[in-house]
Amino acid sequence: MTGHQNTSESSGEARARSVFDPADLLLYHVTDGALSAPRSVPDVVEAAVDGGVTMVQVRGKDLGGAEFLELVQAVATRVGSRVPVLINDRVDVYLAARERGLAVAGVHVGQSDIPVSDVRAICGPAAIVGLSAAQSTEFDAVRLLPEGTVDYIGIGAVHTTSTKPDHPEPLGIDGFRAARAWCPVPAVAIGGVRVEDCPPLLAAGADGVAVVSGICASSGDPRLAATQYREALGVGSGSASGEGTNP
Ligand SMILES: Cc1ncc(COP(=O)(O)OP(=O)(O)O)c(N)n1
Ligand SMILES: Cc1nc(C(=O)O)sc1CCOP(=O)(O)O
Ligand SMILES: [Mg+2]
Repeated sequence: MTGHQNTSESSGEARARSVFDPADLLLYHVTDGALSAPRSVPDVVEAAVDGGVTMVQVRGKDLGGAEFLELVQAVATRVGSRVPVLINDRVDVYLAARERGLAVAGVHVGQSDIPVSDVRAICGPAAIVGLSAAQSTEFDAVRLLPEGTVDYIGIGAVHTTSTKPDHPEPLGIDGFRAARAWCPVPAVAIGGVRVEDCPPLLAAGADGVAVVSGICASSGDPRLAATQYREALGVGSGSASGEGTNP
């Protein structure tokens, strides 16, 4: 990873503001336990990072807090400082992980989760905070927040996807372009994003793509899948060096 900085190891101490690097959004893997089976999520994540994934979000909608924290610990331990590891929805799990000294970088929330201003207040200035949005009114709401509240936005769904049955109305590439044009912060495209979507999404202004099934689906090889996405994103093969500053 290239940009996240943090001067403190304990959640109770003052921290420097994260220098969030939008380049970390380029190939963002969001985990899914069911789709990864029979492999474990940490195994899939490790292979995906080896293949060049630049950011990871641990998402476990069906897990209780204790189980989710254990999963976060397993993933964060495997990833180390190579790329930022974010937590889906659960600010409490982020805080618990930080208290355990784990290298977790932030939280991603949606429109019906804990409000993003509260997430920023709870997690502090060093955390990476992501928000889902697709409507102009949602982007306008971000504009009204203090600068630095939201580091990036996940804009979706690009295409319909069975990974998230309750996803918003698909935008298509043209809809993504229009949303991106109105979005005031860096943005990643999510929802049914396949390898062939990467060039048009970059041309439409995406800072990167967020991918679940395209990387972890059991029929494929997560490392190979990541390299194929990278090639389509114009960066070729390569993975994080292990010398990152996360977090
Ligand atoms: C990068 C990214 N973008 C969007 C989402 C969706 O978040 P949300 O709308 O809160 O839905 P759930 O993922 O919580 O079901 C995301 N997770 N990541
Ligand atoms: C987690 C998530 N959020 C979405 C949104 O539109 O906000 S779509 C989605 C799932 C994306 O999975 P896949 O890459 O397998 O299509
Ligand atoms: Mg959510």
